[in-house]
Amino acid sequence: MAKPVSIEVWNPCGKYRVVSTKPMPGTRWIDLLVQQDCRVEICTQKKTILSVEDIIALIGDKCDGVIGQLTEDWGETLFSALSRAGGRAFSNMAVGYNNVDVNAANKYGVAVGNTPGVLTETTAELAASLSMAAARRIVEADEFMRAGLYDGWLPHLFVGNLLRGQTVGVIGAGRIGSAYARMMVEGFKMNLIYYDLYQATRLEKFVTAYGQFLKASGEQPVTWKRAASMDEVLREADLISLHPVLDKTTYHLVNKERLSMMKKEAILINCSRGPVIDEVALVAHLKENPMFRVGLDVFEDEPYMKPGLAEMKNAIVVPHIASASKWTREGMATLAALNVLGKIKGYPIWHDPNKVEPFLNENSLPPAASPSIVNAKALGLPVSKL
Ligand SMILES: NC(=O)c1ccc[n+]([C@@H]2O[C@H](COP(=O)([O-])OP(=O)(O)OC[C@H]3O[C@@H](n4cnc5c(N)ncnc54)[C@H](O)[C@@H]3O)[C@@H](O)[C@H]2O)c1
Ligand SMILES: O=C(O)[C@H](O)CO
Repeated sequence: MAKPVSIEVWNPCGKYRVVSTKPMPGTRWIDLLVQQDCRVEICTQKKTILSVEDIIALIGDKCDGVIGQLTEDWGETLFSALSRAGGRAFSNMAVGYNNVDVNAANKYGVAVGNTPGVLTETTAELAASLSMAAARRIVEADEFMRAGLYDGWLPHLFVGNLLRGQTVGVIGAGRIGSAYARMMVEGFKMNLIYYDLYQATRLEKFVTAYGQFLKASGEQPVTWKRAASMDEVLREADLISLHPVLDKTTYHLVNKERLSMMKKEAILINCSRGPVIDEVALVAHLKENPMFRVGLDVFEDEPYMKPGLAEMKNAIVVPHIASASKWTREGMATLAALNVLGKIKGYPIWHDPNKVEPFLNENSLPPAASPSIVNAKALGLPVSKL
């Protein structure tokens, strides 16, 4: 039997009951729900990851929609509980939804929302930060200073990698992968090689135009290549960043064999999902190749690290903070709330989840639509003509 969970209530007399499994940044998301006659209940339990039982207790007997988190296991049990409580709307406060069993949601007629776009640049900036920190060994050097070990400039002290003119490899050149690629190409004049199931036409056009601009300015132009296989990227790139979705095709995409294809002094960045890398194989590879470096925002058994990773000087590890800028997190909360609200109110689905700016403008009312529902087609939900 689950213990009762502590909650904070807004607009107790609201007609629709919307539950958020966590307090979320900002207040706009609460205001928007309250203005549309929602009673908002926010779980304030001091427990980072809620169990399925905790969430069932939160859903209770009557619940119109839930805003949940990527740490929660949204499968058959939760969707049937939500459906029994009359709910037809759920949104992750995240763009990734590998924690959600969409087939189970379909079975119970529950719309599943996510939060694309608002976190693209913020996440790409963290990947770029990890790239630079790994290339120039910033964390190791910081620890060295704080330990009082610095006793004067030395020619060999913390020598790292120059990025300019090197090749950046991107696996998964969707929204975030493309934004990251642009940052590295434009900021460091790196050449690009990418692998994706689809052609990244806009990215290719950008690199071509930037290359022409550099050439016209008398500088070495940058180049791009769409690789026929992921292995080609791993062999050729000096810096590789992973940005695919996590699904059956990307689980352990980077394994022992693929790590061995990479250059000995390559840098590997992961801001996608932990299981995209076989972390045990990675620890072994880091041990055998001290000049190989990684920057990780995500981990295979989050929140835990595989044994040995924390001791590796050639690994930079941060706690899943890639989307953690104030504007982005407030925007994610807004999109998640509007996904749920839209379904409750019977609004259509926004026509383009890559263009969610109208929902984020604090000076105007958001469109009467759900910004991004991933199973809209499966549920036959109408699309906005706006
Ligand atoms: N660390 C974080 O805090 C953080 C923040 C945001 C997103 N993410 C993760 O990043 C992922 C990508 O987000 P996005 O908005 O760029 O999504 P997106 O859908 O725009 O991009 C994902 C890309 O991966 C490609 N892809 C799918 N399977 C592939 C495969 N087998 N090989 C190569 N490419 C493949 C897709 O074609 C697509 O272009 C999310 O699903 C999420 O898991 C993590
Ligand atoms: O998928 C996501 O959105 C992230 O992991 C958290 O921002």
